[in-house]
Amino acid sequence: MANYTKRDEVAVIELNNPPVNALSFEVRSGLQNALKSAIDDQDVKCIVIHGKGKNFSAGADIKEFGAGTKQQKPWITDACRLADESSKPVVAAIAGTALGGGLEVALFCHYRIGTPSCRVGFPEVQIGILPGAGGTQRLPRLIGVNSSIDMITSGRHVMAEEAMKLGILDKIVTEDIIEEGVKFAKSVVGLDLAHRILKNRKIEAVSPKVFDDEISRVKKKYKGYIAPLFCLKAIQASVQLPYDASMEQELQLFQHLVGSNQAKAQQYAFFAERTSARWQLPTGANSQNASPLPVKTAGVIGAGTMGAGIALCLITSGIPTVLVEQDQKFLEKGIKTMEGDLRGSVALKKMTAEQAKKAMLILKPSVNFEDLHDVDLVIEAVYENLALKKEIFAKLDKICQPQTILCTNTSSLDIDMIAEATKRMDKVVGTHFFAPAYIMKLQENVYGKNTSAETVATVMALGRRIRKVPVLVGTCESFAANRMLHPYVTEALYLVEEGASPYEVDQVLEDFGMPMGMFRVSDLSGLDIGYKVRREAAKRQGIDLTLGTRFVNGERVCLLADVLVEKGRLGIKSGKGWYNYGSPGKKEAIPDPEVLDIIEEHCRKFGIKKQKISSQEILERMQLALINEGFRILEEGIVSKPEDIDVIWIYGFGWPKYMGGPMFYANEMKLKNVYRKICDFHQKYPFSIHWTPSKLLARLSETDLPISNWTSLINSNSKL
Ligand SMILES: CC/C=C\CC(=O)SCCNC(=O)CCNC(=O)[C@H](O)C(C)(C)COP(=O)(O)OP(=O)(O)OC[C@H]1O[C@@H](n2cnc3c(N)ncnc32)[C@H](O)[C@@H]1OP(=O)(O)O
Repeated sequence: MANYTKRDEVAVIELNNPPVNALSFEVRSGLQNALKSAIDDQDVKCIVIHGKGKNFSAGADIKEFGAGTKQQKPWITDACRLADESSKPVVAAIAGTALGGGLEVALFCHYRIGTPSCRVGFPEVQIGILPGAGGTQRLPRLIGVNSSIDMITSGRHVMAEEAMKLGILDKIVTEDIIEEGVKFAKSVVGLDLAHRILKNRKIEAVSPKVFDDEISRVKKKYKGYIAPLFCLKAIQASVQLPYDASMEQELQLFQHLVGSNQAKAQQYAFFAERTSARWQLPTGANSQNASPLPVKTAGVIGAGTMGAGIALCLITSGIPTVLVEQDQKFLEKGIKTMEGDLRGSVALKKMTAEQAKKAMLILKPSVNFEDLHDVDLVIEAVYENLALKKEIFAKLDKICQPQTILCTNTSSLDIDMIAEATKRMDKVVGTHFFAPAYIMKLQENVYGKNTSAETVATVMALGRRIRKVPVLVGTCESFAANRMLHPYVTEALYLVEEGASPYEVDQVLEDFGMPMGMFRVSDLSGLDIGYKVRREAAKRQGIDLTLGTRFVNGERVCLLADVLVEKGRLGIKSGKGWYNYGSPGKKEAIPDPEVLDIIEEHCRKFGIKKQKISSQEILERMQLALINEGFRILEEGIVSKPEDIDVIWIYGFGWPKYMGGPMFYANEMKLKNVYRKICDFHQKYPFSIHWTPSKLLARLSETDLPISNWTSLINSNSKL
């Protein structure tokens, strides 16, 4: 849909497809017809295109790419060719975002103006495709090859000011975009348009070495992703071929990508993130019927790595924050960490030095709990100790206003037990951040049995505001994210006992696309942490855990990591763990023959026969163990939809988006195959409880329905 109106001699075309004016078939046809009418109308002297509502356009309608649906003609290029050919100036008047096909429409216009808050970009790589409506051909003609490579392969959004500097915008105007568009269009009537038509512009000569270097850079930076490489090929075509031939080349590359498995997975991930934001509680309350409370100010307790990182997320999102530590020395250390992280962001051009300075100005460091008296929300981030957390919550309950929401950054403790220390159990909620909190995007929000819908709505809204991806989960041992890690880690250890080396396991996972193998991650976190957790849990159960323990409650255990800890190999912090790092704190992980000897010795001691384990078996056992746990989490209602699990793995543990997430991966494998393999492993490894097949998986595997149908099936059949 595109509305066509006239203001004096100016034709005003409004892209109208709320909420983001995606360029669906109807919008493309509407735009084509409106342009025809404007060009044919003798009274019209110039044309303005703008978007209804907050955005110019978020680009092509991504839903049209799905399920093999072919985009119906007219394509964006068909609709916009008329602008290229028009003797009347066409102006794109951009408010909000002009992304992907939206920016391509604007690049067919002779002029582009934008509001100070507008953003432009080609985010197609993030959904596994490339700008397929001339973007890779026209942008280099406008801003040069190097800047185009940066924008198109990163998919980043460019703010108005930068867009102006690059030459994408001709003018930054006030927020009254239609008025400004009309005024600007009138001002350019009669000017020569020849040099404004991008397809006619000469493209700078670029040496092939630029592209060779870029291919190496992109392969390293976006390891495993094919779309950025295709973007480079398309941009290279713009340099090497005449316009029409390179447009044809762009189309072919686009069509190859749009049908690829990676595009399917990345587009699934795009919608999964949005589906996951639509939360619901077992009471029926949900994101549609609950409203968040305003969070104008916040507090964080604990200036350690997590607390400092969380405080940084808040202040860089403009939320004045009180950071409380009990000890001045720890507080100062936390602030230094924050300042260092901000310097890093400035160096990486993620923010300006001015923005970093502004953020620190709204931080109030304090050693006095009373300073939390007036904040709207507090996030406690002290170390994992139930008694300590309860003490803090009891104190907060007395100090804070009755409406203040109290959040705990626990990764494992019972939310209800923490809430019991207060008289506001409805306002207590878990907000589990992932280390490093300033970088990792997942925010696992955990509701307790008394947490109100309003409280959930508030922390879900806060998550989006501080640029996290919030997911809502119920309370259970380790919550959803870390609970799924358990079988994954356990299976890795079993594989090592049975014959795979830690380095082979890590290689298989990294080849799959995980940013780091399981053993490198363990070294990074510190092997002593798991050691302590295991001993405390055993103590609670009255179990005497020693390096000789092989079974606990009938379940096989492998304490190889504990053997390393007792030899002083704690991971990166001690310079040695599963890998050798040379010295403490160094990051380069070098396989260590000493570790292989330790493993040999361990296996000899327990009479474990080692065998060759294939890469395929390593991958299947690790992925299927966590997938089975994912189905159990769904079955128990800890999460309400499979998308929640995929979002958790993508943003919490770096599961490659081009593989969609573990539930999507299972869907692609076909559930009947997943179920059969899990049953086989269960038979082969009866002492590993994580191989007991999920009942939900068993039931879903009989239906052969795709992932998009699982949620309604689960909801419609309470027996599942
Ligand atoms: C020949 C091919 C030519 C070109 C290729 C393309 O153009 S591909 C599309 C490239 N564009 C994008 O990837 C942009 C995707 N959208 C966004 O990044 C954000 O939605 C945006 C525009 C920054 C707005 O963000 P905001 O947080 O305000 O809203 P939200 O993301 O929740 O989106 C609101 C609803 O709109 C749906 N949606 C957004 N973009 C598209 C799209 N391009 N196609 C279809 N649907 C889109 C989104 O899913 C939300 O829907 P909902 O049902 O409410 O969850």
